[in-house]
Amino acid sequence: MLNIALPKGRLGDKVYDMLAAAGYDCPGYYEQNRKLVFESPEKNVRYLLVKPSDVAIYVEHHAADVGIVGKDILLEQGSDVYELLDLNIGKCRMAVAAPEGYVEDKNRTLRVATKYVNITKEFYAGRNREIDIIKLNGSIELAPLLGLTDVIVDIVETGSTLRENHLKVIEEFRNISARFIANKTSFKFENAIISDMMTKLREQIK
Ligand SMILES: Nc1ncnc2c1ncn2[C@@H]1O[C@H](COP(=O)(O)OP(=O)(O)OP(=O)(O)O)[C@@H](O)[C@H]1O
Ligand SMILES: O=P(O)(O)OC[C@H]1O[C@H](OP(=O)(O)OP(=O)(O)O)[C@H](O)[C@@H]1O
Repeated sequence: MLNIALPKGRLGDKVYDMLAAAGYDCPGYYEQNRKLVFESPEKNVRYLLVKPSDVAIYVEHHAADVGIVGKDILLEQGSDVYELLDLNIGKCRMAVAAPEGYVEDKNRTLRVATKYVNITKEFYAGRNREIDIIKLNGSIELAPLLGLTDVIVDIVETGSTLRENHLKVIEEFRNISARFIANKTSFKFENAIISDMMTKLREQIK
């Protein structure tokens, strides 16, 4: 049976719908309450509902054979997995943002709030810009409003979170979308079923 790690939350249902349309539906998925494992013996798949930021960890450590995860997580964690498909869902951009009217003082160390410490370090290293990072786990937009940092590095989709908090995009530097990933050993030993899933999922990409 193939173990599939699905991200709980905003991506989860979209991803499940895509898998179901590809022929890998699982009875009971939509009746979920606190259940974290769903099996379809008929389709030979088992779904594991995990936190979005844990999907690649399950796959890399072979607790799941395949998974669906945002490119932001793969970049941040440097996951050692095969990235098989760009599913063209969960689309957003990684961006630097600051309060409206913010003007950067290039002589000072820039204070940056983010969930994405590694992505942020790499981005500013590429610019030779000295930074202090404050790692937060959510509501990143609050940090510059309270003077905790100068700017944030975060995901932007519609831009409404920024607008409603009087922030503006300074620079968008990376497109993000959901990826179908596989464990390297699984890809070798379960190649037929994973390749079949990949072909059927590819047909569902819009
Ligand atoms: N506003 C957004 N629009 C589109 N895609 C997004 C948006 N925010 C996040 N994503 C994508 O969806 C994935 C899951 O995001 P979600 O907000 O559900 O999880 P999270 O709350 O960041 O995760 P965790 O609870 O593990 O911290 C992200 O990794 C990213 O790829
Ligand atoms: O451009 P928008 O369409 O407004 O989307 C961007 C928002 O979505 C994500 O937040 P999420 O909902 O995951 O909340 P959190 O970061 O506070 O967990 C991201 O961190 C932004 O805050």
